[in-house]
Amino acid sequence: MASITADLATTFLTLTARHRTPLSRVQATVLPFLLSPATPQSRSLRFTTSSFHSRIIAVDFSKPKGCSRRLTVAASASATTTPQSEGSDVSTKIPPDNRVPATIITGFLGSGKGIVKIGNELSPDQMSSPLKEVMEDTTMGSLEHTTLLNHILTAEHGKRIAVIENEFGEVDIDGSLVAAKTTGAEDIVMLNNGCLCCTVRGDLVRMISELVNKKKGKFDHIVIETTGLANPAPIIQTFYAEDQVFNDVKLDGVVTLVDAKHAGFHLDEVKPKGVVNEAIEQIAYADRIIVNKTDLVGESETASLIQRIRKINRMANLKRTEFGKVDLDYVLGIGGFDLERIESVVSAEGAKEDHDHEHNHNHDHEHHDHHHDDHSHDHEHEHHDGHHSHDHSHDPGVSSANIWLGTLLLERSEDIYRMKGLLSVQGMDERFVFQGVHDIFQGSPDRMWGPDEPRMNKIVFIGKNLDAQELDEGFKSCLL
Ligand SMILES: Nc1nc2c(ncn2[C@@H]2O[C@H](COP(=O)(O)OP(=O)(O)OP(=O)(O)O)[C@@H](O)[C@H]2O)c(=O)[nH]1
Repeated sequence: MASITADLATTFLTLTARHRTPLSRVQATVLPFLLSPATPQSRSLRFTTSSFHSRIIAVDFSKPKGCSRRLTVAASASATTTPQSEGSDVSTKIPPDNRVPATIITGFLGSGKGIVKIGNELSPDQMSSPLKEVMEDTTMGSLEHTTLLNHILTAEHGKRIAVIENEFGEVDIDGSLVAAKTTGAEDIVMLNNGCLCCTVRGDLVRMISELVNKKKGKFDHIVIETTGLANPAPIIQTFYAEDQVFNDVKLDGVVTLVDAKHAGFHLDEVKPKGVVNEAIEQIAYADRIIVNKTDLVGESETASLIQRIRKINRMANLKRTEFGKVDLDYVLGIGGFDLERIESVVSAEGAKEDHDHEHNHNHDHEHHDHHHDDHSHDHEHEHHDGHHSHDHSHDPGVSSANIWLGTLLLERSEDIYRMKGLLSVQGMDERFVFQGVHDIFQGSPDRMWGPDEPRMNKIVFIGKNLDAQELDEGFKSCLL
């Protein structure tokens, strides 16, 4: 961990380095990177909160309001690099990333992630009872009535997919074998002696390393299906905290299925002190949300569920489905953790529901309601279109932005579930993009600002107990 800390400590600072920085140094970081010593809490991969007021805050920093105070916080950095002066030139680029992409599919129990039920390969007497039960529960053998994972495995997308499926012990694995055989998936591996987010994280690391070492070149994508009760955070963090994984595999995105019929009940559930509500967590971490099983509910029920989901996560794209039928592009290759695609997320267009279907008019309405709601009621969500140009002299300097972000994550990483941002850093010709998951931070310059492109600063936060105004003020305090 100590060596990671050193790397961490340099990440934002190395923006100013002119040489090409190795991938592992540029892209993996666990905050805090500036202030030491780190509190145990800030390093914790898990968190336990009783009062859950999850919400999104989108803060657009494009219009500084006369704030030019320079932060003079002394950084007792554990950094190994020499701190750079504000406004120095930067030419570092994100190195090409050839790691295998991995997608986490999550969603509460029974949301339709992936019991494998493909064709009639097994006769009922060959099935174990749990599998039989599920088969009986649906339309036997029908490819039409399937699940997201089956859909991914059987659709024509030309990708060779390795699947890691996490089920609790007693669940039958025959179904997976059927899927592997039927679909030609390179590998389906079961992790069935615990939950990925807690007891079998080590297994996940080993499994991924084994896949990569033994089967390199034989698959193009890894899909990880979590148990229905998994908290995605520790699984996400595995991709950054474990060198073995990080060097070969990049997290592509988190896809969350939401059961249109039962989700409301799970979202309402009040958990005992210190226990998280997994249904909320799964939505909060998502890059893509699939509201599944819409055949079981009416339009108004779906609409109000979507409104609710939007209060938890406005950043993710959202689609409604029956039996997990979505375009594969929607779930694979989405770049949810890809720095080069951050802009599409932080732009106002980033979080939207697919409108290309029959209920178009209603969706539009919901979306706008959501905006108004946020503005008029709780003032927690500040969202602007973010395309205003502004005076460059108000861009953050690299050191002050570093200090602000470092301090913010040091103090608030437990509450910041995800964040994505685009910064116009003083003296930097490239846009600086970053994303974070709790105390994991990943940032880098990407393409150059266009000659006529308005430079802007914009950060989207998802978390709990976040105050948009406080964040806004914090950021402005580090503007030059
Ligand atoms: N009516 C209906 N049933 C669905 C839909 N999608 C999935 N199902 C059924 O819902 C049941 C649960 O689906 P699963 O794929 O097992 O759900 P899961 O998310 O993997 O559940 P866990 O393994 O418990 O986490 C199965 O019987 C599916 O066939 C849908 O859109 N509509």
